[in-house]
Amino acid sequence: MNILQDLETRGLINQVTDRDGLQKHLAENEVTLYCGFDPTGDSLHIGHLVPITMLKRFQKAGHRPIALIGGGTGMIGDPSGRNTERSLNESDVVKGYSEKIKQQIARILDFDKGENPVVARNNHDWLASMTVIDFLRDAGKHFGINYMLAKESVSARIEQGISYTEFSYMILQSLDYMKLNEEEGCTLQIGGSDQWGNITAGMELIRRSRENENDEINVFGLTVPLITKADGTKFGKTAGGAIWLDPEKTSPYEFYQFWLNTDDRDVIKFLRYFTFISEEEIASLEDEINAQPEKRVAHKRLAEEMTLIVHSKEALEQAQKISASLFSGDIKQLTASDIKQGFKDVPTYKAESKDMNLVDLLVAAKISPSKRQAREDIANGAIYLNGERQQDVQYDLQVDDRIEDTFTVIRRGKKKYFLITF
Ligand SMILES: N[C@@H](Cc1ccc(O)cc1)C(=O)O
Repeated sequence: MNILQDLETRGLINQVTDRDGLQKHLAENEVTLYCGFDPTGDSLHIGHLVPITMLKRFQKAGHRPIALIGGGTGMIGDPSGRNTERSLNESDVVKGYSEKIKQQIARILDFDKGENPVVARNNHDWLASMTVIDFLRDAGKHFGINYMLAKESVSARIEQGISYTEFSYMILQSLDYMKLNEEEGCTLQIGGSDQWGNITAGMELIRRSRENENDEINVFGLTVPLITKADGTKFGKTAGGAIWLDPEKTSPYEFYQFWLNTDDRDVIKFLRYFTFISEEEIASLEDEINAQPEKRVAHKRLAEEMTLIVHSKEALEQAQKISASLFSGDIKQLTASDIKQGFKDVPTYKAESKDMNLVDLLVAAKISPSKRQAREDIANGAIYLNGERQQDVQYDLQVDDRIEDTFTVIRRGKKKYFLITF
């Protein structure tokens, strides 16, 4: 199967320019393609995973991907898909963000490895040194105002307002495509669904600036779909905020749990969108969830693959260990670092002293509503300290001094956890 058919089967193509021409182009050449990522924050999030893994898919099919870090465009701000003007970041901030996101992409794509390696470029290298005279003469002349006004990213903002800065953004992205076309022979740009306007603007610039050449100019654009969820809520957002690729912002355990909790109606679709698992295997996972939905085989496989792609084998093992312990209630094997990850969203109470009476603690930490209820909970065997049931109503706390973090995990009933710190 050729790469475009594979992408179509997976539902990964939103729009493509000259589909048949591109199919032929890909069949006959080792194609250099690129996707740009603007450093608008200190981490990428899971919304960026489809374009990133898309570069990998093309690489696996023998093509040559470029991950472009928008160190220059990140200083300006893409209006695409946004209804308000962005605030500008200082250049050292953008530089710091660029480094971080470059490393995150490198983790997933292994720059410079293998026969047709993924390479990284940074558009700061050519955009920052361009003079305003060159910009207006060489690029600006090819952009009609009507053409620019008709772009969705601009027309959608006419009422709200848009600065000349953001209005000009499409010219910068077009210059990137032209630059990479000239220097690297890049003939395909891919991006999110909101990038169609910028991508086609770049194709237009390449054509116009080479109008006098006799050769046929073959450049293409392709966008991936916006990820939608069956329940209609926004993909990638949870009550706790976005799911980040940075393990300091979203721990591998949280990341793993996010995918594990995928809606049953979305899980097969997400396996196609995000993983490299073959269509045959996905079909058999689909059969398995139809036969034994309670086993959640497909969800587990999705969570596993994604944690491996974005983090590491070690991170996956830790996430699985924490998940299994919290599920069974037996947390004796967990280290301080495991507990930090696994109990981030659990209600936490700072105890006044290290030798509190259990009944007093349950009330103070609002685990039980009253002393009477607390005694009943203990006597009934509903209270577990660090995974062990405690049925003595007279019990005084004994603190677990694992590593430098001191804590006690209290479980009430089957799955309600509380973290006591001192
Ligand atoms: N404009 C893209 C990022 C990008 C930057 C430069 C490019 O040449 C291409 C893409 C975005 O906001 O997602």
